[in-house]
Amino acid sequence: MKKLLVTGGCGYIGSHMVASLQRAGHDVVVLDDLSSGWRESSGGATTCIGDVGDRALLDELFRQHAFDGVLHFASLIEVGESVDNPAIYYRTNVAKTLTLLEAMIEHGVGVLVFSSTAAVFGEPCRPLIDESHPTQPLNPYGASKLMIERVLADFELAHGLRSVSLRYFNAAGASPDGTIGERHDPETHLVPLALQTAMGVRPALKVFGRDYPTGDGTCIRDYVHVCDLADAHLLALEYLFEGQPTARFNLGSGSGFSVQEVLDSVERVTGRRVPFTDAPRRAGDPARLVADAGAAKATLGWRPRYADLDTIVQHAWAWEQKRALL
Ligand SMILES: NC(=O)c1ccc[n+]([C@@H]2O[C@H](COP(=O)([O-])OP(=O)(O)OC[C@H]3O[C@@H](n4cnc5c(N)ncnc54)[C@H](O)[C@@H]3O)[C@@H](O)[C@H]2O)c1
Ligand SMILES: O=c1ccn([C@@H]2O[C@H](COP(=O)(O)OP(=O)(O)O[C@H]3O[C@H](CO)[C@H](O)[C@H](O)[C@H]3O)[C@@H](O)[C@H]2O)c(=O)[nH]1
Repeated sequence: MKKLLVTGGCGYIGSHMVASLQRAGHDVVVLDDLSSGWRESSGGATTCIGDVGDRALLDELFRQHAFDGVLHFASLIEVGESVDNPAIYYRTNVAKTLTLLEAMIEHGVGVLVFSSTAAVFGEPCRPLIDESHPTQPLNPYGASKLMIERVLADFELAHGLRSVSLRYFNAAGASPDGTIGERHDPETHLVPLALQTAMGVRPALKVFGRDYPTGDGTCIRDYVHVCDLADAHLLALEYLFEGQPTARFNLGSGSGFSVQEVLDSVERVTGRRVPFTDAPRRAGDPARLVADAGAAKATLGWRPRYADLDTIVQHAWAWEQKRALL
């Protein structure tokens, strides 16, 4: 059993992580400023409401709790917003993360799992993206995550802080028991938007671009179940607690689905139509992003449990129906 700090534990992926860590018997403390999270999402975990860039608060937390490690999810996450307002992305995702890392060093906490993203790669130059793929982010969001990956390599050399950066592709789905799920406001992600459109909460889904060089002309993404992401974090912690060195892993199912295929899946699962309109391309969207997660499988022993798209959509649908009643 380890004592772990989870920043952003009231958010979408962080809340699934908290549940998963608790099921595995770990002692979890959450730090979240509720800028996009929900207090109730961290379940029964001790939850401190505050900013991950608040050094005095971090010092107090690290003095109160003898943490064995940190899982750092707290971040701004919208690509489009990062293009319009880069400063807040570099401040929150880079400067505040540096504050957290300095506090970890100061208080002798030497293990970190960091939420990185497929957006570090930019425009892909081959069909499947493995860890050796060039990193040329197209937007400040991806750049901010790549900067921290670099900082983490430097911190291992300078301070012995060991970390695993996990580059998630498109997180989707919800806890199979329907208790937690995706709850962004505003929502920008395809799966919840399509489900809310099927429900009639939204009039029509905008399909951003039908002129991509893909089979049906819509963008292809790799949707990875949020609980499979949580599993990968548990394995990354084991890896680090075994004393292994800093590493980066791509996390995706390895299968690409087009926007149209996601809409078809939503119609199959819900039994309802998803009205849509064709809209222009969204700035910064590569045509196709699909992971080669071979390294996470070989090194961490990661085995995604919910790789099937309809299963991911089913779990998200159960959550959306519950959420509508909240
Ligand atoms: N959702 C995806 O598809 C996806 C893909 C790749 C990477 N990621 C990364 O995964 C992580 C979690 O993403 P998510 O979808 O769960 O986002 P989210 O917005 O649901 O969760 C982020 C959480 O961090 C908190 N937070 C933000 N700034 C904070 C601050 N300064 N101090 C304390 N708490 C703060 C928010 O209140 C929220 O609860 C992020 O780092 C994101 O970049 C997400
Ligand atoms: O209303 C919508 C919303 C999305 N899309 C399309 O659906 C696909 C998926 O879009 P999402 O917004 O759901 O996800 P992104 O691929 O843009 O981004 C996600 O994955 C990225 C990594 O690839 C980043 O990490 C980012 O934080 C995370 O949200 C894209 O082709 C997008 O153009 C639509 O057509 N209509």
